Amino acid sequence: MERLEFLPFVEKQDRFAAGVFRQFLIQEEGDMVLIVTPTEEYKEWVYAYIKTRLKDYPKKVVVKSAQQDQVKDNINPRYTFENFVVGPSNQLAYKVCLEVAENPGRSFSPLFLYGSVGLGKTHLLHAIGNRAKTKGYRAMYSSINDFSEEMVKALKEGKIEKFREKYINVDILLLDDVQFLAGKERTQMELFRVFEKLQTFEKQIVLVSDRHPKDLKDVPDRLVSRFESGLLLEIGLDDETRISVIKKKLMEYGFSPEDSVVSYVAENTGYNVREIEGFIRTMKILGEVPKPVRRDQRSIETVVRYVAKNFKVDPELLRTDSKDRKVVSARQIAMYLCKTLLGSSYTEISRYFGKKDHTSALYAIKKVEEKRRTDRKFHHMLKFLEDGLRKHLS
Ligand SMILES: Nc1ncnc2c1ncn2[C@@H]1O[C@H](COP(=O)(O)OP(=O)(O)OP(=O)(O)O)[C@@H](O)[C@H]1O
Repeated sequence: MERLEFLPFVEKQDRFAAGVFRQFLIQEEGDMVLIVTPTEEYKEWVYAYIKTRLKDYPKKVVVKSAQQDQVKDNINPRYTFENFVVGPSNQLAYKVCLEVAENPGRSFSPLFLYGSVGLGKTHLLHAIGNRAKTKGYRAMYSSINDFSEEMVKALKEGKIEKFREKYINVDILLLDDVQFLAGKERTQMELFRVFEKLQTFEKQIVLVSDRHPKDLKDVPDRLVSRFESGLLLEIGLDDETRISVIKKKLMEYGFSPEDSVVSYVAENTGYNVREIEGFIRTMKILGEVPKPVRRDQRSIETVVRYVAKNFKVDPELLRTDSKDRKVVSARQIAMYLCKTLLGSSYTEISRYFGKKDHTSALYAIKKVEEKRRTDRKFHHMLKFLEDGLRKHLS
């Protein structure tokens, strides 16, 4: 009804113009009219028209173009629920993500997914976004590093309000790599704000991290407790799912998933889908089944002996529970190099070093990865060991 107030006014003086205005979304509230045009060009035209021909109109007219309002949602159409392989270790996460995409903000907000590298966490985030968009929800994906960079830029340009608005103006916020919040105080503050707003409006938040919220470093308790306030789910990769993933990826790359090829890939890769994909891609590029990576007991021993020698510790100590600082460092680095140079699986590495399950190797390798990212001296030391070891292993 209200819409007619503006249009009849235009109609009275210019029927042609009224016909054009009818194509736009017109909202009247109190003494204000909002007109949303499909393009910037139309917006310019409306502005000019109002200035020249509607000077006498008694209400304030605000004109926006839908183009101007369009924000990049960063959702990758490649990652969907349809092409996600489901098995015992990820089916709960899969089901919950599907529910969240269909009914955001209802049952599981915030949803916090965590798990090791390359297990499909990012894939599920995008899948939520893609599905939610088909249902008409506004979803947005961002990694913490991008969120942080964008915030710094907005602060510099005096556009922080616009930045906040963008992240609050969604039905589903999908945030990746939450572990990178460590020590970023301003980013933590802004995220806290966004978080509180979205929670107040009962919007959906999905967070992904390589570790449990309690294991996040340098993140204040008030954020950690928010992260823990909804549903926490760990995502893994069990043997059965891993084999299904290998079969699916082989088919995607045009290989037939024969048992011999599947076990060839299984033997030469670890529990990381990105690594599995990389291995199959290499097979495709080479046009043949490549030579297995040398990863027998002997090569693990070579790595251990080499690292122990450099640290001037007895190699046997690396396979014990010794808590000596030097031994612990050498052990963690040897585990890391078994992973990166030999491609050994976490289970294999843990087993060799006499640990109960794969999480010991996982934890050690994560620690080295993190230190390598932040400590240049440490990075150079690893590089030196890698170069030396490559010669020994070839
Ligand atoms: N269950 C799965 N089914 C199909 N593809 C998968 C599955 N899990 C992972 N992938 C694929 O493996 C690759 C790595 O997955 P993704 O980036 O989602 O891992 P991640 O858990 O987010 O790891 P990171 O912490 O390193 O970012 C992607 O190409 C993804 O599509």
